[in-house]
Amino acid sequence: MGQLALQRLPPLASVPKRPPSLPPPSLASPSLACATVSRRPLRNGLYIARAMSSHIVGYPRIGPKRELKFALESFWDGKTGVDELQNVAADLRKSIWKHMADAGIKYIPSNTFSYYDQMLDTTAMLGAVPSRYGWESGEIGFDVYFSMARGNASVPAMEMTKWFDTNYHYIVPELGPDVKFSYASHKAVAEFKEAKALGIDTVPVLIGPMTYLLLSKPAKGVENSFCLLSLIDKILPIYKEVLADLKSAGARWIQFDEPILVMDLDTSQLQAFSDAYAHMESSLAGLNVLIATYFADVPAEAYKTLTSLKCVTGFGFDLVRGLETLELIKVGFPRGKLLFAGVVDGRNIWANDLSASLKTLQALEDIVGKEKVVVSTSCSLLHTAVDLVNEIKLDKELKSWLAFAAQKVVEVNALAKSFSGVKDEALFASNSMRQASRRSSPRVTNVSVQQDVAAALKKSDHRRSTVVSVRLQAQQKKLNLPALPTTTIGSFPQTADIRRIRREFKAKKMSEIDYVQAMKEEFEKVVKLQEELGIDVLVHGEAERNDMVEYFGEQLSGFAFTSNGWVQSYGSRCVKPPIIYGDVTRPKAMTVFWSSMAQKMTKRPMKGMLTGPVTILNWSFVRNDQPRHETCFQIALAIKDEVQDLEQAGITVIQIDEAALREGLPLRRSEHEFYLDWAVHAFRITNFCVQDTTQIHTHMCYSNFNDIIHSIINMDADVITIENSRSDEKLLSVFREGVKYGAGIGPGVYDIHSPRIPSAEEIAERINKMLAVLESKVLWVNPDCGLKTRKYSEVKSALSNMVAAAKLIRAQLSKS
Ligand SMILES: Nc1nc2c(c(=O)[nH]1)N[C@@H](CNc1ccc(C(=O)N[C@@H](CCC(=O)N[C@@H](CCC(=O)N[C@@H](CCC(=O)O)C(=O)O)C(=O)O)C(=O)O)cc1)CN2
Ligand code: MET
Ligand SMILES: [Zn+2]
Repeated sequence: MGQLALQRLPPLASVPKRPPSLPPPSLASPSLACATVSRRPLRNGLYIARAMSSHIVGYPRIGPKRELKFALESFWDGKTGVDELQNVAADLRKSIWKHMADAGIKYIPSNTFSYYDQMLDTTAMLGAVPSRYGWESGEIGFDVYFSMARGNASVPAMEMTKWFDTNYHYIVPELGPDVKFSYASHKAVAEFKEAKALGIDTVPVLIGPMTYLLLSKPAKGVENSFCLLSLIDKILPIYKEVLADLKSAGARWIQFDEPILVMDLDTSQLQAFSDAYAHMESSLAGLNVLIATYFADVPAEAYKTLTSLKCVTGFGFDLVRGLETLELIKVGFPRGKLLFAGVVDGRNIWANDLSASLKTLQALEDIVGKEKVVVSTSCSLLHTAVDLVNEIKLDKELKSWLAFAAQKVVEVNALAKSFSGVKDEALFASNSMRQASRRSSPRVTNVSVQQDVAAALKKSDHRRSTVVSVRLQAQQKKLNLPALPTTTIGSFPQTADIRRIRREFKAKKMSEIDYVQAMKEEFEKVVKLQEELGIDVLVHGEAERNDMVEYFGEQLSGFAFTSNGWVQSYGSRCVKPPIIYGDVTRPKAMTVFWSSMAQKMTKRPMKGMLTGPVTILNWSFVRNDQPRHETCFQIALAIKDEVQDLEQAGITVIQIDEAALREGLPLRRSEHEFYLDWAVHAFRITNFCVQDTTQIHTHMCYSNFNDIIHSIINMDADVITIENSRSDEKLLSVFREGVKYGAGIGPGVYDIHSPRIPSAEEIAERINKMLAVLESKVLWVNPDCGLKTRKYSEVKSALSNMVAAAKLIRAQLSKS
């Protein structure tokens, strides 16, 4: 990684010298043709604001063709300098702002751009840099910023975790009593000024102080004794400085994102929320204040607290996922305040049902008053794909059902326009025609699939007939593994060469024979490496897969996939979620050919590698015309057929990844049980039918399991490998508290998200910590997650140290 001469780099917030040049995203979409949007000419270099109420919570920053990803990676590799990176970033910001201004959006956000993550930006703004990164004062620069995000040669990265129930990851702030806060990144005001210089008046967006603190973790040493909210008095003065700065730069609005309000906050947390905003009141004077919530319903108590705030001008709600909030609004909304109504779905790619939204908006207008409703997105558009216009290969009919971020901006505006009495009848007519075509399409509904699911579900709750302890014995007889067996999670480095081969084959520039041969050679390399390293249960390395979800989506019917529908997952890493539009079937076996090929290369067990139904569901864009669990059961039955085919082909260890099971947990506690019930059931459907001697593994890469450990036990897998190392072994605490786990378990022994190579001693120490709470006979040794994002040089050293550590502890065990 680029630990180049970083000291001389400019601060994050500095603006590049060169005028940006990227063209704005296209306003054209099949559902909202260009003709409906007049591009407003510049007058004296300024855009003319239209008197209509429309707002966007936030916008994707990765770029329509992942421009930011490539600029970042090239910078990290030391191939390009900071100017190039900043120029790409400024180009993106400009094109986004212009797009929104051109579309007619009234409240355009700024400071929603980020070089890595918006929580990390807030950490930088507050100067809350953990001391190990060696920063003391002054404006935070790229060196410190990227060290916190990615680690550097001597210091590991900060923890990264899921942002609410999305596939986006944020960098977790580490806060303790000793943190000295200071205003150390002026990015928010710099972006505001940058937009202003382009003639665009924006709403600067900050993560609110309560969401920031409640998503932080106590620093090392004070884990169990520190109340994060006790820091509120220390961070508010910094927020006040930022507000003063923004005001003097001419800001008229401020948006605080407080999605934490959708969680189940207790009375004291809600009180702290009121106090915090009351405390900022004097600094907020002269500004219009929007508090945006999103991702779920705001619970009744929180709604009361929020809407009682005096210093707030408007409240934002997710009205796609928050149907109960809609009811709360109907019962009471503070007089004279603005309601930012999030009716356009920021989490999905379906075109908005404009007439339905209009009805909602009209009902809201009757409650809160004319001109008090602002049409908005349900959350930031960060979680949807960027621009449909780049999907030239997508089937025309299907495309007509979709809207990505660029098109959603236009939808918001179209709704606002008709809401103000200027309804574009032609647009609404064509929208409802497309909604109808989707509803009645034979591609969406497959009666026989629906019947199969109904019949399969009637029979049982799909449990294996033997208990896990008996199964493990039968498996050990067959597999004959050493104590603390070593394995990896599945993928090996996705080299440029592998990507090129896949790309050429996809583009029909390479024959199938050559492709299979190239893959075979790749598998052989990976198998040989694992044998040399002394790993016990092997993997084929997943070279044939672009992504663990997309790959299956491409082979199942009822799924469509895009060319450029990228969504940021963390930092520069993106995913291209498949689109589930119809009932799901498996036309033919998906992995048997490759897994059998790989198994033939070795005498050691080769894991068959599948993605589980819950993960496929949670990492796809899901149809919104039937409940999620119904779609999930359809996928489960397809994966079950695959498991049976693998078993038939002689594969004795099958891993079914459920990486996203935890992240799909609903944000509100009241909904947990129902979700866990069907999610765990769907997993069991995939493998209840295998023989005792077939070992079922599952993998999860989210360490916060303590609250769902019983559901994990209920999945009844033979072995589970779990991410563990980047979160200070939080996972182990559940076993410390006495939960019995009888199946095999491999808490990750090192972090694969960072290029840093762990030493054998360090890994051995981790294994010893595990042995303090888990019996040696159930313990497996493996990394946190797949290795696809790493380089071979890193993987070889890290795995070699991992095997050495396992051997060391085995020797220790055999002596005792
Ligand atoms: N869906 C999903 N979610 C997940 C994970 C995951 O693995 N999958 N892992 C966790 C962490 N998140 C991650 C997300 C992405 C990546 C990752 O490595 N993504 C790759 C892209 C993966 C991909 O699909 N790549 C395509 C490449 C497509 C492409 O752009 N190819 C060419 C350009 C295309 C062309 O020339 O035609 C290029 O790379 O330049 C492929 O390998 O086939 C990246 O951003 O770099 C890793 C972890 C949590 N969530
Ligand atoms: C995000 S979980 C990854 C699991 C997958 N088998 C891999 O190793 O890449
Ligand atoms: Zn994982």
